[in-house]
Amino acid sequence: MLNSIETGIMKQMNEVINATDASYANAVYDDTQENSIPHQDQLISLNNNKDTIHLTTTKQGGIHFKNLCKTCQFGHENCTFHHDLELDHKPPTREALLPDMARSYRLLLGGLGENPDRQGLIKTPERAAKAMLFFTKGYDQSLEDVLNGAVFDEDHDEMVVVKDIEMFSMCEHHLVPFYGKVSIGYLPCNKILGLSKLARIVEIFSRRLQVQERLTKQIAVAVTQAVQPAGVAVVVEGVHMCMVMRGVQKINSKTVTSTMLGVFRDDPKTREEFLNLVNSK
Ligand SMILES: Nc1nc2c(ncn2[C@@H]2O[C@H](COP(=O)(O)OP(=O)(O)OP(=O)(O)O)[C@@H](O)[C@H]2O)c(=O)[nH]1
Repeated sequence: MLNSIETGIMKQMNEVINATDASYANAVYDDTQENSIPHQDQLISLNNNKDTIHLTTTKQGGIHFKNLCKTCQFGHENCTFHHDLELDHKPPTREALLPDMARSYRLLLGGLGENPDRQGLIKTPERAAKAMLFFTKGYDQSLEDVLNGAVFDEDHDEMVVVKDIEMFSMCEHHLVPFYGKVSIGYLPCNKILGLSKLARIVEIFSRRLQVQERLTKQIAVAVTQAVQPAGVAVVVEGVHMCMVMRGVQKINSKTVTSTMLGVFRDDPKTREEFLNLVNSK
């Protein structure tokens, strides 16, 4: 028999399981409701059909999922909420986000003093929303999907470098583009990666709201996850429109960031070999 706490949790769980993805973040994140679970701290496992679910009750009386990602409804990566529940991460489809985004762009046009109903602007909110969804399509991609199994066993332990991969991203501070090129090197450990997958990894992480430093590191970590090499090196050279078209307006400035992991960090010679290959014409 379930006790009253477990029954309460079971009820909330059913709401969560039955809710759409867009609403269930709210369903579980409300820990302020007075008629929620009684005040106590405890970890309870319930077997709800096929999913074993771990819940904690909080002192305030609500329930928490560990590390619930508040923005998972927007397709945030690494949502341990979904991971812990062993559910597929299913953000609303990109199309489902369009109406709200288009409405926001329409407001923005009005805020600029424009008439959103004039002929040239009628379709602009929808076009702009679609463009923004494209610029941020990386949120919908996972490393696993992109790799598509193209990891091959190979007795090769020499450096692999793919350089000058074009990159377009969006500055998370100003929502304007930054763009440039990415060079990736890794030292295989009996596994190699399909070459195009390196460029695809760049797409996953650049097609988001970003800062260049994080982008650089995320690419290096993803390559590590994909092939567990002896080391990974990533160099990104970027031009930030927030520094070019506005602000300090330094049109020739370039930002270079790097992440060195494993032997590329530990061994100066390996790092130098990589940098020489990247900088050669
Ligand atoms: N480290 C880092 N900074 C970035 C990146 N993209 C933009 N920025 C910086 O984010 C900072 C935001 O600074 P704020 O002072 O809050 O914003 P702001 O008034 O628009 O700054 P200015 O660009 O100096 O006019 C600026 O210095 C930008 O150059 C990035 O990828 N990495």
